[in-house]
Formats: sequence, C-alpha cells, structure tokens
Amino acid sequence: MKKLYRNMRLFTAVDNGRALAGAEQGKISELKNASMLVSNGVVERVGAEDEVTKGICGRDISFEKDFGGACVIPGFVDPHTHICFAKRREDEFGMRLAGLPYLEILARGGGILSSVNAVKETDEEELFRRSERTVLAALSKGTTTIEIKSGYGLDTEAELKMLRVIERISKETPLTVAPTFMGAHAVPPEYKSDPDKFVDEILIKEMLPKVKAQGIARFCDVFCEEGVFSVEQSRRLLKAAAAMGFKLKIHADEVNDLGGAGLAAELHTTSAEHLLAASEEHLKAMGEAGTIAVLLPATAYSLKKPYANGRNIVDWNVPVAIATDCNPGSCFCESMPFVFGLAVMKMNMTVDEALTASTLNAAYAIGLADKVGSLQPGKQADFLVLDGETPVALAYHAGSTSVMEVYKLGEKVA
Ligand SMILES: N=CN[C@@H](CCC(=O)O)C(=O)O
Ligand SMILES: [Zn+2]
Repeated sequence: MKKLYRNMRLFTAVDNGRALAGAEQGKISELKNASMLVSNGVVERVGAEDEVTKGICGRDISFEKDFGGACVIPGFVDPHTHICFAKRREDEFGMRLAGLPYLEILARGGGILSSVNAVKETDEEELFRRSERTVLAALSKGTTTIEIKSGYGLDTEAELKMLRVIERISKETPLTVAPTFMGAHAVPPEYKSDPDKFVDEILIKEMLPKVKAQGIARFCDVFCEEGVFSVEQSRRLLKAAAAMGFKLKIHADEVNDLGGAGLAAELHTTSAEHLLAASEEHLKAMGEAGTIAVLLPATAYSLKKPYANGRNIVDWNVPVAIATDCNPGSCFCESMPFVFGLAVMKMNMTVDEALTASTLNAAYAIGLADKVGSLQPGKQADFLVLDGETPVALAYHAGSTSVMEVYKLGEKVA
C-alpha cells in the first residue's frame, strides 16, 4: 500500500551522483503544490499532484495527508557525532569558561579521558539508555540519520562495547545510523610515553581486525592534533584501515594547522572534519581530491574559537557538510537547526548551501547518499515540516528549532 502526501512547498538538493561543490552546492529545487507518493517508506514519485497520482488507483492509497502548503525539507543528516557517552562534562565547560584551554584539560587527564573513564564504569545497558535519550532529542529536532563514533573506550573491550551500543541505537530507534570506529580519539595514559606502540600494536594490530571481523563499523576516524596523534601516526592508521576495507575520516586541523587536511587530500578520505585552522592550500587540495569538509560550527561556538571559513571553503570548490559534533565535552549540542543557523550567520553560507550541507552532502560524508539526503524517487521518505515559508526560517527564528513534524520512512516519528 502507498501513502500520499499533498500540498507541500518542497525544498530539496538534487542528487546527481556526487556531493555538491562550489556553485552547485547552492542549487536547491523548490516545488510548490508538490505531492509525494511513498511506498514501503521509500519515495516512489514526487512532483505535481496530477503527475504523481497518474495511473494510481485510489484503493492503492492507504493514507493521505494534506500539508496545507507547509514548507517541507529532507530530514537532517548529522554526519559527525560522539553522541554515545556515559556522562556530561559540565564541570569542564566551567573550567573552559574560566580560561583553561580544551587541549590542556586533555593533557591533564581530563576531557576525552574523563569520558573514557565514565564509559568503562557504566554497564552496557545503562550506556545504551543514556545515549538513546540524547539520540531521541536529536530526532525531535529533525535528525533522521546520524553518524556515531566510538572513541570513549580506547581499549578493545570498551571500544567494542560502544560499537555494540551504537548498533543497538541503529536497531531500536527510528534513525538510520552510520557507525564509526574511533579508537584513535586520545592516547590512553598507559601509552603516554610510547604512543607509537598504541598506534601500531593496539589500534592497527589488535583493534582494527576485531572491529572489522564483527562488521560493526563502516568508517575509521582519527584525532590528528598536536599532543594527540601526529600526521605520520594518522597516516599509518588510516592506510591500515583502508587496506582492511574501512572508509576513512579524519579530525583535522581543529586547533592547530598540523597538516591533517593535506593528509585527507593525500589519502582521498571521504571527509575531513573541523578544519578551523586548515590552510588554504590543503583545503583546495581536499576539493581536488573530492574530500568533503565537515564543518562543526557549534564546536567553535562552544570552544569560543573563530569559525571555519565556510564561505571560502564553498567558493574553493570543496563540498561542505555541517554537523553537530554532539559530545559531552567540546560541544554538547544535538540540534541541527542550531548548526544550520550558525552556518548561515557565522560561516556566511547561504541558506541553500546550508540546506545541501545538512542533508545531501552530509549523506555523502557518511556513505549513505543512495538512501537518504534528498527527496527523490528511490530514497527514504525522511522529511521535516517546518514552521515557516522557506528553509530561511531555520536561521531566521533564532533559538527555535522551526521543526514542527519529523517523518522517517514515511511515518511521523516526532
Ligand atoms: N576533537 C576531538 N573530538 C571531539 C570532542 C570529544 C570530546 O571532547 O569528548 C570533537 O570532535 O570535538
Ligand atoms: Zn569529533
């Protein structure tokens, strides 16, 4: 049986087989009085009502809804989160407000390492319950597909525990989930004097094969940053991961311009994230390599750092996606509408560019563009009804999500 959604003002990026870059990123299709025919949760037809219903017998339609001309966009795809965590770190936020730098907190054994201790102390059921709560908060704000990283385990057992919880989130919530293995999130204190040993003997020889064997991660990611993993260590890990069939991501040039964006271009990683301090040369190389820049403006907000230069990065022909980076430390934010507003107001992207960044390009950044990211035949019927005439509302109505209704696979879920 089919569902028919009618009378929508529908805005979507158009998928032509690759992430959109440069001027293409700002091209959005707008259809007034649009209808959408959904079959088994998948868009069968979308367009003018007479075309959409041509040859369809009324008896085949089990459900029909008129949206009264409301603005509809694809469900948000959040392509970068650490949303599987055991405890919030409000105390650390207070320390940062008092002037202590983020990397200094980590160097003193706090930050990511305090989240590692919390995950180890929390049993799997409880970790699932707490993570699920934050994931459902994201869903209520319009996120219908989400990437979730491990990386608060740092030993094989705890990393696998996180990845099992992430798999459960995928099975037991309405969201589509892209799981990422990020055992290279920080150097555990016991390897502080020999981080190469952690990279070569633990990450490469022990963890990657076990994660691969269990088939519970699609991507491998690394935090390439001063005092965390060097460019050379990141290169070794990512090359080993690629050889085992993982797709690649890299946290690059978040605080210091270490050359992570250049490494992303060299290895043709699917995406490079953060990029606040990345050089023009390396960003342009990413554009040539087709590596997607995943920008995280809520992290710049939360760390009180200058925003990544989204305007230039789009103009340099790098496909841009945006994400929340939801995590308990550097950025406790599960709201894609907030990130959308920051992209427009603080990174000088246009509303249309931000819409592509938060839907289609985000889907490409997690390898799921064949299923989600735009409202076109063959893709999941994941969509949002907005309070506003156009997607401008997402930036205009500051502090509101503007998301009235959330549909996943053609079903209202929030
Ligand atoms: N920068 C590294 N990792 C995360 C933060 C994780 C944390 O602070 O817990 C990020 O992408 O911002
Ligand atoms: Zn991150």
